[in-house]
Amino acid sequence: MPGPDPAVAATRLAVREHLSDVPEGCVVLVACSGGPDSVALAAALAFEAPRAGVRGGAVVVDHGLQERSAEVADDAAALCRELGLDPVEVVRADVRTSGAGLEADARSARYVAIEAAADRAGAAMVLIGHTRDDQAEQVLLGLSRGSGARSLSGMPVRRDRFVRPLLALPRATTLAACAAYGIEPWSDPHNTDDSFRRVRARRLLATLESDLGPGFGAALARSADLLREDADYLESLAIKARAELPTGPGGNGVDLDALSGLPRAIRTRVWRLLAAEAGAPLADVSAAHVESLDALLTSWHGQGPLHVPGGIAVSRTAGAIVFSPLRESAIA
Ligand SMILES: Nc1ncnc2c1ncn2[C@@H]1O[C@H](COP(=O)(O)OP(=O)(O)OP(=O)(O)O)[C@@H](O)[C@H]1O
Repeated sequence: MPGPDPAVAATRLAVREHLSDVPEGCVVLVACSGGPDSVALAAALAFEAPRAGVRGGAVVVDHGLQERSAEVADDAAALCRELGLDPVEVVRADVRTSGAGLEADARSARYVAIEAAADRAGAAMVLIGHTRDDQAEQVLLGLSRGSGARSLSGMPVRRDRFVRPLLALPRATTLAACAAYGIEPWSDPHNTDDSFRRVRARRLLATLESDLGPGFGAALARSADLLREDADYLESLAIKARAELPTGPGGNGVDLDALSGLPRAIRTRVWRLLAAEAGAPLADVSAAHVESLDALLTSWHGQGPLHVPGGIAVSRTAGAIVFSPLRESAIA
């Protein structure tokens, strides 16, 4: 008997490798949009879950942003059930405008909805369908913003219970797997909407691949892996440096000279650690915030106190850098 189609086999192997980490009898969900990547992933999970002794289910998010979104979500859920996944839940995301852009707002709402569904199902793991092409696009977008190693390292294979088994596979593999199953996945109209930066990055990547060679996307994804190792190591050094920073004169804040003496690659990370300790939500502390904090050391001209997200003021005093709640410093 011939084995499965090579693309199907590749997606199944990718899922199998992660299911071996899941205790028997636990639930593993796939986050399925109905698009080719997550459909190929759903089919692979449906095949592998019983073999690994786990229960494969799905969660489909209806963002409510397109006219037919409820229908698209129901179709994706029906497909997941046909594949044999159980439980399958459709959840409505609560997309709130934050000023970060529609794509980012939809993503945040999606992850909140998926987390809640995963809690309800008692899921040990949630599979996400990002591929190597998504990773390459992410790196390209990071380059367009002038990002550092952490952002250029793209998406990790695993964070908490979220896992991206297809991250090393090209999108061509998921498309081929869907074709081999005889499934016609949903084609998101947003994926051809040029007003989204990601869509333009995807098109640019195709041009770069044709001009510089078909390995260009894979090379970007490889750079992301290398940069992640570097960023992880620098972060571990920054944690150590923070722990060793003495307090400023009179026990206030952190010692100015010790902080100034750190290499910049460590110092920028220490600034983020200090902001987090003071209660700033790290996701909201931008590179621009870190730059202006660092200027308290590198181009001091009496500026401040500076404000960082979370209602925190940062001041340079004689010999120290002090983080304090905004109201207190406004009174002071
Ligand atoms: N509406 C949704 N419901 C559930 N999961 C989703 C949804 N949208 C995206 N995801 C998850 O996030 C991953 C990446 O999202 P992205 O928007 O890049 O995918 P897509 O183009 O909509 O579809 P796909 O990645 O499935 O081809 C998806 O593979 C899927 O795992």
